[in-house]
Amino acid sequence: MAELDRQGVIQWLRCNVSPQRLDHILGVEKTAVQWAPLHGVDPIKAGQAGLLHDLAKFFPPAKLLAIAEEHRLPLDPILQASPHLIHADVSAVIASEEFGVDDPDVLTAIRCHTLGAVPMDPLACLIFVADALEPTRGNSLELEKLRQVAQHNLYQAVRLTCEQTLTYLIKHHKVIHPRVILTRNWALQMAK
Ligand SMILES: Nc1ncnc2c1ncn2[C@@H]1O[C@H](COP(=O)(O)OP(=O)(O)O)[C@@H](O)[C@H]1O
Repeated sequence: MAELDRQGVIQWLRCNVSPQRLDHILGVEKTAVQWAPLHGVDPIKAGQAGLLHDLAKFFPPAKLLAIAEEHRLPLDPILQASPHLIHADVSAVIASEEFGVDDPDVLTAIRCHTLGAVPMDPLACLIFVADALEPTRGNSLELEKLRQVAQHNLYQAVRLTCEQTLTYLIKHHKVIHPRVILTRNWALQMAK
């Protein structure tokens, strides 16, 4: 696994995301590194995936679609209508092209952090969950419950994260990309 220029990534992020988003990203990185040993995950890979997961978060829709087309990323009608949902896939492209990341596990974890996937390895599960519960997300009862669960059952934490996303999307009358439902059903089975 190639060494990552962490300070170079942070400099790049300062120019490409808001200060609040950078705090979130550093929170995901820190949480992922801290919790990796609890789940048998390599902390170096966890830290890299955490730091790189939102590289394309602030890219405008046209840029996201252009990069997706250039790299033949799989698009469907929901992703085409909501290009923001492909920021995860595009972040993996930037991680590879801009920062030379070639570890397939790290790139997969970055790709899966918004919608999940079936299946996901423990590294991808950890980043999916850390994105939802890192410290800047707050201290709601729901999040505290998720934090407790995530320390001993990563699959149950993935299920809860998917369910929280689904609840939010339904409450706000938003379109649901079905991959999060497939991820939720998979995590439900795995948590048994
Ligand atoms: N399955 C889904 N279908 C539609 N929208 C989704 C789905 N999952 C997440 N989203 C929305 O996509 C946006 C980005 O999600 P995410 O990457 O988790 O971002 P953030 O870090 O800002 O919470 C959020 O507004 C979220 O509500």
